[in-house]
Amino acid sequence: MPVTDPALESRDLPWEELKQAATAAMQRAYVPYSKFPVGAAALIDDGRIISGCNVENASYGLTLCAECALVSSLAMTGGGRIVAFSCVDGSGNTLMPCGRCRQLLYEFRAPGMVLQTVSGIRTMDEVLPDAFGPENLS
Ligand SMILES: O=c1ccn([C@H]2C[C@H](O)[C@@H](CO)O2)c(=O)[nH]1
Ligand SMILES: [Zn+2]
Repeated sequence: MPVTDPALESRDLPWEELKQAATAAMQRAYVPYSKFPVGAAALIDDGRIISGCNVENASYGLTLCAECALVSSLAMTGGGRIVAFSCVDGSGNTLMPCGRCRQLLYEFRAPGMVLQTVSGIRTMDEVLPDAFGPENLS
């Protein structure tokens, strides 16, 4: 049973704008090997929207997910915390970030961060329960 609070669905977040930003990023994807473009977009706690696309490599395992580009861009543009996140594939379908990317996003979460997923809006804690984080290093 989903543990998401239904109130999350009605939170005033710019999901359509995020999807548009993710779609624009997806169109920049470099995916000659998988031919599976991905675009990711995040609302930052200062109101900006940051995005990223996946970038593959002839050494397949070196592929950078769209979320890698997104968090890199976040750091490069002054940092901040992610309030809401959305990710799309080449068909415009909402995509679940892979496990590694959930960890990448967790590092930069704002309190109460939410993600658009195939099964609705979920909190970071729902998609990565009992996460390892910076606090575990102390
Ligand atoms: O969360 C994810 C999952 C996959 N991909 C990319 C990596 C690869 O280029 C393609 C197929 O796995 O999708 C992402 O960008 N983000
Ligand atoms: Zn990933």
